[in-house]
Amino acid sequence: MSAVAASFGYVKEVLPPSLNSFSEPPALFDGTTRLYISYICPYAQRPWIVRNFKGLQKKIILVPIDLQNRPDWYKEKVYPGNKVPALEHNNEVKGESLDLIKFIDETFEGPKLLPNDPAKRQFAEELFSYSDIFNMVIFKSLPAPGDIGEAVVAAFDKLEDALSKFDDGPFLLGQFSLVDIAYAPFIERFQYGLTELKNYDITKGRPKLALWIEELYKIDAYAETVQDPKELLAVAKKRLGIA
Ligand SMILES: N[C@@H](CCC(=O)N[C@@H](CS)C(=O)NCC(=O)O)C(=O)O
Repeated sequence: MSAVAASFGYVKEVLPPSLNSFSEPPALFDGTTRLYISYICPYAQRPWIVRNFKGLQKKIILVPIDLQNRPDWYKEKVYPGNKVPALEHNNEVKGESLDLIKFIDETFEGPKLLPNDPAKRQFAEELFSYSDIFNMVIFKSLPAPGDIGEAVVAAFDKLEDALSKFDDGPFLLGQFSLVDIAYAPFIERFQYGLTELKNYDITKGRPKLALWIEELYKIDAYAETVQDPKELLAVAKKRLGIA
């Protein structure tokens, strides 16, 4: 937590334990807004950060799910897509992390996380659309033998270029926004994973990316969602079939 936040009496949230196949469901559709996540899921981390940044810890209750041992009621009663994240709000359940971060930002109080400037809005949409492509390029490269490929270098260079577009701050749209939140959970994993698996430092020769990461970690709403990178890499290696 930053010294500034501490001086305002900001209290770090005590995170609830994950629910598994032995757990009873919460009192579904009782009017409570719930964000179903998994602590280790980068997609779920996106709306979790938005909720924290907007100060909605009491309005949107976190419900962590153990994805390895999922309760049956999650698919049957909450979200037929059976993925996280999902948001239970006003008797409806919505999924898809990029839709959810926009929905939470538009629907709930707290600082707005998308600027009104049309040029920034347009760039935001371009970067949202690119994020799945970016992630796939990197995920695909991890199990591949040998050094880092050109596609990975090009993908990180594209991010470095994107960080030059607006100069009113170190973030992708200048000031901290939903776009940074869309990328941060993935960059966090890729930075650690590429160092460990490929001995590749994503910040080398990319000063803007280095500064972006440094500034991100100063944001409590984000820092509080960051999990042990070793544990995250172990999960990713299992999923990607890396020995
Ligand atoms: N496109 C979805 C992806 C969500 C996703 O793949 N979540 C993973 C965990 S990181 C999941 O729930 N996987 C469970 C499954 O696929 O059965 C989003 O952006 O929300």
